[in-house]
Amino acid sequence: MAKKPAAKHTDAGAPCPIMHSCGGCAWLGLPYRKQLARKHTAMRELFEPLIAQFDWDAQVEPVLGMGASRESGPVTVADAPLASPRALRHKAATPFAPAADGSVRGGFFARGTHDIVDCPACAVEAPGARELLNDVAHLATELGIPAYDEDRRCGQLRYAVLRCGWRTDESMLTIVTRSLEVERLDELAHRLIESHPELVTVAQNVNPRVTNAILGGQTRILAGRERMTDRLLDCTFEISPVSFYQVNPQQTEVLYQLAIDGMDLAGSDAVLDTYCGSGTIGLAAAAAARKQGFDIALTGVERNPEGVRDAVRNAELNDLDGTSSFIARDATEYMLEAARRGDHVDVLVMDPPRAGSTPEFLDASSSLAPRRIVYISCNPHTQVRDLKHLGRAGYRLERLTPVDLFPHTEHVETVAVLTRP
Ligand SMILES: C[S@@+](CC[C@H](N)C(=O)[O-])C[C@H]1O[C@@H](n2cnc3c(N)ncnc32)[C@H](O)[C@@H]1O
Repeated sequence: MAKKPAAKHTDAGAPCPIMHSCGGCAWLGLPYRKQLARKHTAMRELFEPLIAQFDWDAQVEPVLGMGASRESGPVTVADAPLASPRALRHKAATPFAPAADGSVRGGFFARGTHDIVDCPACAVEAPGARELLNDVAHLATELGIPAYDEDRRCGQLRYAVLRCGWRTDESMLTIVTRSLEVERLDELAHRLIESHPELVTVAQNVNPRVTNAILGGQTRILAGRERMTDRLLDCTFEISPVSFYQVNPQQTEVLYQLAIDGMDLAGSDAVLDTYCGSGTIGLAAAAAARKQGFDIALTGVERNPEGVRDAVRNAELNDLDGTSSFIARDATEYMLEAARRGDHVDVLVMDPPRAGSTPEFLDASSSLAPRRIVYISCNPHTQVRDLKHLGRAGYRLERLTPVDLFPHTEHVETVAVLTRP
């Protein structure tokens, strides 16, 4: 497939010079209040027929948007600031491609294509993130490390993914290459750490497949530590290069606090945190319970073994290892076994990927009969489908709160709290 010439136009007058060519922030030109109102309408249209079908008392609450500053809490449409949120994405990524002169180009894929649009700076990413990613391209060019050529399937550098701490100044870079052995890659990693002291980890991930997925299956540390550290809701979390960690940490605290409130925990509750990533939601809940003077018994289930290793480490870091355990397992398989064993679960937390959960998981959940189910979702369409399943099993929706984790896009995160009658 021949490559089209790279998009060159700038968007004069738009709030970002590459807004239309990049397409990452399609709503950037829309005042923030209007964004929140539009999301609320979309969520009402989606959830209200379900609420009516089961005659639930719940309402679709206003979308919790980003405050004007980090320290001001979430806002709803009535009090949304006029200034639209910036510097909110703490995960930034760039694809690489070879330029005509052999140098390495980075930036964004133009909307709907694999053409690279240059990006000198990005206002929605954490300060300095884009500059660092651009530096990877410059240094790779200087060291003669070739970018991956999608058409010819040769070259090495495919992507770089940067994660920046929110309550720490640490950041972690993962460089994705086509193969494991890449000449001068170690030198690139060490040079980056020297020139960017905030970088505590530079990792290599190897993705030899012809695919749109960024990450492959093999990861190793090139320079620095195994994990970076961040803090959320007074907990310390260590995150390794390929574990899941939410991209907008300011709103993650809002999201997690809603989830914790929805759990309505009591002493010695058995809490099962499924699709738990690095254990962040369950551990934040366990820490909140301890602050109130009691412990919960936490079990976390996650498919990614790196995530589970992080979760075990995070339990130790927060002095919660005595009351928690984490299992590397497919969530549905785990739930089916738990239902066969007749495990006791008071509160079930589920935070599946965009595809949502499975009918088998949901059937097993209702046979475990937790008092409460807190369902966090980044895809309300699959959440509606799954809530219908739980509604047929007799669960009632108590609260449905959308949270704006992704300003300037149509995406919404939602927290649903269900109770057993
Ligand atoms: C949306 S993330 C949530 C992670 C975590 N709750 C958090 O807030 O950071 C979904 C997680 O589910 C995991 N996952 C995806 N499919 C899974 C499955 N079938 N079984 C268990 N975990 C799965 C992913 O690896 C990812 O860590």
